[in-house]
Amino acid sequence: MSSYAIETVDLNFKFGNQVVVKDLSLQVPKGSIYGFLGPNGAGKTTTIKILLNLLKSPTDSVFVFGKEINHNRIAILKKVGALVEQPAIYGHLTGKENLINRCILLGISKTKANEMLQLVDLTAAANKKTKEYSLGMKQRLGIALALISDPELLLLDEPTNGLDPNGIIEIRNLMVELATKYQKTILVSSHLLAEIERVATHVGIINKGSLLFQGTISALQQLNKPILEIVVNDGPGAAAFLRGNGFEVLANDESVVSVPFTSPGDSGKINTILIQQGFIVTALYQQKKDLEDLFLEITKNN
Ligand SMILES: Nc1ncnc2c1ncn2[C@@H]1O[C@H](COP(=O)(O)OP(=O)(O)OP(=O)(O)O)[C@@H](O)[C@H]1O
Repeated sequence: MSSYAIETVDLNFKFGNQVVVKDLSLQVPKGSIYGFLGPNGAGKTTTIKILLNLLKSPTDSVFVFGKEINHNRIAILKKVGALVEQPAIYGHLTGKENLINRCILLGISKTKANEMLQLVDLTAAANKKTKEYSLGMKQRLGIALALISDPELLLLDEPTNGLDPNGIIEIRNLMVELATKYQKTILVSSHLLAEIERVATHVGIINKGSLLFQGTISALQQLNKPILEIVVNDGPGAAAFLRGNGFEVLANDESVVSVPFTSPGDSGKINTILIQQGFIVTALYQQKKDLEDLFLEITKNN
């Protein structure tokens, strides 16, 4: 049995001549909240549509729960719930009626509707017409609709898009509850790392159809090493001196030298030897980019 809920092996996809997904090998572990990140137009929605077989993978390179999708569409889709683009909601019906409709369509007991309303915290608004729902309420109803058949895997395409901070927090909390209490695997796409970095266990970063990073959130944080910035009267001279003494220098300009930060002791040592050599050091400070900056850097360099 595969330990991945989703695995793609060198997946490629084109719209006409435009390559939209390029040699993409996603590995989404079972039980994870996998943040599928990338700027607008990176290929996230296209990939999600391929995972749902709404777009057909040109080769047999997409596996969901170990089964290849082109040949096992129905069996796979029974285990998958999705919210892609706008949720399909009837505005003239209430939230509850929308859910009951879906129950009837899927041949599921109507009691599921109340259960889902409770899960996404819409019980109080159950009998309100959905055209009066806020965007956040609509998104939560969309997730309830996706969850009604009790899928093992949930694919959410930018579910926090356009939501206010409260709405974002509600969706985040819901994702954590679904993963921890109900053992769902969730793939959630976003163009903002900050929106999901607190809840995602794993991250895949895509740009122009290619995967630039994949791993745990802590592996991503590991990439984000702190830097010591030294403000000095002669940046190029100090950089050359430090290199000559075996220190790694990451960058320098006329007045600032950047080296990897290792420990406060090492920072003191650098300060001492620079001063002993006659440099005037006016400041030393530790810099750490936040993860969003790292994400932007990873996607910018592609
Ligand atoms: N039906 C289509 N026909 C032709 N090109 C398309 C189609 N759908 C998407 N594209 C193109 O494919 C590329 C990837 O789009 P996609 O929607 O997958 O990106 P995305 O990462 O989901 O971005 P966004 O966050 O803006 O939705 C874009 O250049 C887009 O213009």
